[in-house]
Amino acid sequence: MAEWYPVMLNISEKKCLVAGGGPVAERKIAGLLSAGARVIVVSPQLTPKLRELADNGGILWIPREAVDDDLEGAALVFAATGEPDVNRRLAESARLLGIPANVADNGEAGDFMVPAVLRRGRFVLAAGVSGAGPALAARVVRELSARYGPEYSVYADALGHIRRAVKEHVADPEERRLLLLAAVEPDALEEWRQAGWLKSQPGKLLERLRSRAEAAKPKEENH
Ligand SMILES: C[C@@]1(CC(=O)O)c2cc3[nH]c(cc4nc(cc5[nH]c(cc(n2)[C@H]1CCC(=O)O)[C@@](C)(CC(=O)O)[C@@H]5CCC(=O)O)C(CC(=O)O)=C4CCC(=O)O)c(CCC(=O)O)c3CC(=O)O
Ligand SMILES: NC(=O)C1=CN([C@@H]2O[C@H](COP(=O)(O)OP(=O)(O)OC[C@H]3O[C@@H](n4cnc5c(N)ncnc54)[C@H](O)[C@@H]3O)[C@@H](O)[C@H]2O)C=CC1
Repeated sequence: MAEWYPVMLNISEKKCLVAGGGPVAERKIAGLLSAGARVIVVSPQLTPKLRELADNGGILWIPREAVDDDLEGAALVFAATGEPDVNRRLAESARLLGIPANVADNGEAGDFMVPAVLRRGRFVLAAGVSGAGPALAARVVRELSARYGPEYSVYADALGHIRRAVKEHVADPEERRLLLLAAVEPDALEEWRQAGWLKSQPGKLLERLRSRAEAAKPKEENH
């Protein structure tokens, strides 16, 4: 059995082809749109929500059955029709073209599986069970959504800024590492969230980080 390798893909503005327009395609498309993909759906029918998206120009709908030519120029393919044979054929054709394909009715037959996802801006949590039972991944992510709330989006933005400042002002990689480890402690993240001075005072920021890194150092043992 395959072991699956997790990655975060940049699909912004890239063409993603979805074959099928049912509830499963609808869920995959929601994730694709969150990541800024250009979604093309080929399907004789659409769910009402997908129909609305097509009417608003959020996705491009080609109202017919999927054919191999639809694959041209796609970065990713989602074979999510209700017809297993069609899904398999599309995935095989995609493989010949070097395009990674997801097979909705038979995950193992595809090149990638879609995990359950919690998105908080730049902070993204994904859980997968390699096809063993996606309900488990969905449940775990539901639980984590209470633990990692919308504040994590703010934390991630602040950390991005802090990391740029540290890279700019601290030459030693080991010191950079210690400062950035100290920067992600829960109370530190809360400090950055409330620090109106964060972007305007790099000197103060480095001072606070050094003091936090110092406090985090393991105490010398007494013999
Ligand atoms: C292999 C995979 C291929 C792929 O799509 O990438 C696949 C395949 C199949 N799913 C099926 C069923 C269900 N899928 C869900 C839900 C999700 N399924 C997702 C991913 C994946 N599903 C990939 C594996 C990922 C992994 O294992 O980690 C999630 C995580 C992501 C997403 O789809 O966006 C999303 C949760 C989103 C969320 O809520 O957070 C539920 C729960 C529900 O409906 O409430 C059920 C009913 C319960 C059950 O059956 O377990 C069936 C059987 C259909 C049948 O009965 O015939 C197949 C086909 C088969 O297994 O053969
Ligand atoms: N991966 C997952 O998370 C899950 C996968 N599934 C499987 O995914 C598949 C799709 O599920 P649903 O959306 O619920 O099915 P559905 O039957 O509601 O929708 C199928 C869609 O495919 C379209 N379609 C049919 N033949 C087509 C063709 N030749 N070309 C293009 N489009 C075509 C239909 O018009 C319809 O829009 C099923 O095979 C199901 O077993 C089901 C549940 C979860």
